[in-house]
Amino acid sequence: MTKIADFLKAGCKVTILFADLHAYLDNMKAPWELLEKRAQYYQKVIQSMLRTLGVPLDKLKFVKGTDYQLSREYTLDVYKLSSLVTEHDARKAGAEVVKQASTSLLSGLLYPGLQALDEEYLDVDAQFGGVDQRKIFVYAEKYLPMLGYKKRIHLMNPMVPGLTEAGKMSASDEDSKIDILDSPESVKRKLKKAFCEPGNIERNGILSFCKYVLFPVNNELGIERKEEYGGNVTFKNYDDLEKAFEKQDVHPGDLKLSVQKALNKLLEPIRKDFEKPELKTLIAQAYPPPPKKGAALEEIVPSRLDLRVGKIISVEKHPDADSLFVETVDLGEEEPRTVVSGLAGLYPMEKLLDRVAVFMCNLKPVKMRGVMSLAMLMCASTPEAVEPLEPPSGSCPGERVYFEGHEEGQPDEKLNPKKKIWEKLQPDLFVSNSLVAQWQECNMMTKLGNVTCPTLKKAPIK
Ligand SMILES: N[C@@H](Cc1ccc(O)cc1)C(=O)O
Repeated sequence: MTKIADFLKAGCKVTILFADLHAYLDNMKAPWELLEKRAQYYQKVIQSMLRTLGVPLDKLKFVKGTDYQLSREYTLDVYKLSSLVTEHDARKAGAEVVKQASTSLLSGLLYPGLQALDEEYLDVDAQFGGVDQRKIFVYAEKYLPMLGYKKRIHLMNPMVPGLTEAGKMSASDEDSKIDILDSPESVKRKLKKAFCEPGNIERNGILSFCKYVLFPVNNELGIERKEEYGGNVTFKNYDDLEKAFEKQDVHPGDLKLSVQKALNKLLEPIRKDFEKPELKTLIAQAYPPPPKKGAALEEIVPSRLDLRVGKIISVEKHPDADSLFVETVDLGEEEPRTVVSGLAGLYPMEKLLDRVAVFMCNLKPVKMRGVMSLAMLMCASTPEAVEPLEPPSGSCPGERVYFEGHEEGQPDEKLNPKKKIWEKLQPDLFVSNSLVAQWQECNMMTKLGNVTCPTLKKAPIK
């Protein structure tokens, strides 16, 4: 914000983009329904911050990505770009910005291209962002000219480290950052807890905050010290403060206290603005409390299981256990997974090879006699016999397996072993009289039809 204030002070026209479509493309970080309210919220916060900094707002405008990114022209340019850019380049460009999972989503690969096109469609001369954006900026400079558009100037701000020892600010770690609307008490508490070792100027979120915010805004920072430690001082620039901190002339406790005071003073007028009833309503709408999320998480529904079709591409005997097989299973992922099953002596090894079966993929990996098992082969079993469940014919590795009537929910990333989700669901899993696998009489299925078991009617599934 202080840099944007500089631009406005210098007479630049500034456009702030609420990149709502991007927020969604980046692993659906923000739900669609809330994006509109969040954009409104941020607009109010930004205006309030800039007013606090005393800059003129007449050259400032706000635009939402989806206001123009869904137009015919823009869409066509996205397709044009996608026929110029390789997957490799797109992945590299987004590496620092877009969440990259082992199997990346197409949305994340589109992301940098859309950011490049924004420069053209917002009709700007320059784009400003954190240094984490640099690879996307380089990408934009390379590809916009290929579409016949001019390349833009890129301006970058350093990243301010977070307040915790981990170093990064993270939306999910409250203590890693101070929210613009945090109460004075919360500011105090977070600063008190913040990582700030005597004499250590590395990874020090508080010092960085002085450097990039407090000095640019106030041009000085006063520190209160007891007489015995040298008494009160006022630093006129950041470098002097840093040196004094490094020499331990300024102690973390004293630094924290003065930053707390300066910061709370800066935030006070913004907090005041947000006492207005209409802004309070806006906050409630943009950030609804999440109790439902917790409740939904605890719900024992079979959609929490990550069941998938897998193809067994190799089977061998476990080197150290007579009752175990070690399988390699293609689950439609980049790499096959190793799966250990207790089927030796119960089911012939040859019949497993090349077989398509159902695997549970989100149990905590377990080491079985020294071999890590990364999924579980789903079988029907009676005291006399065991049979792997059979997906409909024509099923391919990776295909989702779900229960009828429960197709909506998302599986947990990893089932928390302490919550015993699988243990609670398992007693309701049986093979029906018509040999269909079921949970509480809901059929287990894929898009091609029911998952079945060859012969074991009424057998439990595990
Ligand atoms: N990539 C930016 C967001 C952004 C999206 C689209 C743009 O055109 C510009 C910026 C970020 O990480 O926050």
